Amino acid sequence: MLNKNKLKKLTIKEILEKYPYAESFFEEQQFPLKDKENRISEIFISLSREEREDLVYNLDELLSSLTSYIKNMQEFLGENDSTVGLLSILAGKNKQGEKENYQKLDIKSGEIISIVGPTGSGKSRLLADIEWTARGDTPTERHILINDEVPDKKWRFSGGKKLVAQLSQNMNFVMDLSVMEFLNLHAESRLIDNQKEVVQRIFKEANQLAGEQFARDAQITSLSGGQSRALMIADTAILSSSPIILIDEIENAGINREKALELLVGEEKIVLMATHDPILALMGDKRIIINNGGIIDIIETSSEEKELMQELKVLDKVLTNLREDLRYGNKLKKLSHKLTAVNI
Ligand SMILES: Nc1ncnc2c1ncn2[C@@H]1O[C@H](COP(=O)(O)OP(=O)(O)OP(=O)(O)O)[C@@H](O)[C@H]1O
Repeated sequence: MLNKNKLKKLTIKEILEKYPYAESFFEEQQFPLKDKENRISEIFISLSREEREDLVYNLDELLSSLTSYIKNMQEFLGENDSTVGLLSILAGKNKQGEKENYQKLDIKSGEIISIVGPTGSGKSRLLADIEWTARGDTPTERHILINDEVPDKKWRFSGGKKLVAQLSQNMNFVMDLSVMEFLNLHAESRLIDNQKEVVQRIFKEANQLAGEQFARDAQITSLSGGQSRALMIADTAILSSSPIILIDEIENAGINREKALELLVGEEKIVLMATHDPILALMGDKRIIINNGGIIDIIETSSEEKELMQELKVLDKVLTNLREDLRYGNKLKKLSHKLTAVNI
């Protein structure tokens, strides 16, 4: 969390690199940015009496005022969300009211966590606890911490800016827009500087994820299920301000699932994924096992399991090829041929 003590330690150059809009603050305050390699306090001390008289604030007030200014700008731009470096889940109770079998689970940004468990075991409940930043006030009595602190209640009530972005199985567009119009509209609402490049990048990444390519001027309502999902994943990874992405059953989406996860994690987001698919489950760094409403185990994916994942990918490719053969009316051959011919 940004505070004035952190700002105190930064040079002007570092502040402007991190928060470019701070330049207007300094201008408004008529604070002379003499040597950008210096810290605010160093410049303050070096000011002449006349220069000091022009300033409204003393050093401490100046730092506080700059901190609020940056926080407001971050809020406005939806930027501070990206500062979630650590998400922690503190143990609650299962459906019988028994304490869960762990104390605290820390998830760092860039990590993928899969959630597995039978139907009705409480996977959605866990995700809902995270989304609600639970404080012991949900049926599980779990607590959620962000950066090891009790999170601000703003996460619960801010409309457009959410802690968790959800990617669910059924994704239908209802707006009558072309792909580019949709992306530009979203980018504009996020007030980013390099809109053109960002929009191009999302379009390119989405096409790489989609099984079948789509054009810039394609109407979003006419995209296939897989293409819509590819577009939403690329858009969420690159444009969403939510630091945590929750994926519900990505398996049947007809997209390149591995690339999709890489893209999401590459943006330093925390990815939580409820899945029944062993390949996806093993793509996670850890998997949470849920039963009877409680977390019963947290398993780190071992190197042996990562090797197994490679074998599973071979099987997956075989099935994908069989599906392709079926679609194009080819006769299906015995599997032993396919297994030896496969190249992943
Ligand atoms: N620890 C708990 N204490 C009390 N109720 C719980 C607990 N965990 C889950 N529940 C409740 O159990 C029900 C089923 O949980 P949930 O919908 O999260 O299961 P799920 O694993 O997502 O199921 P599915 O795979 O079918 O989507 C919900 O009503 C949920 O609120």
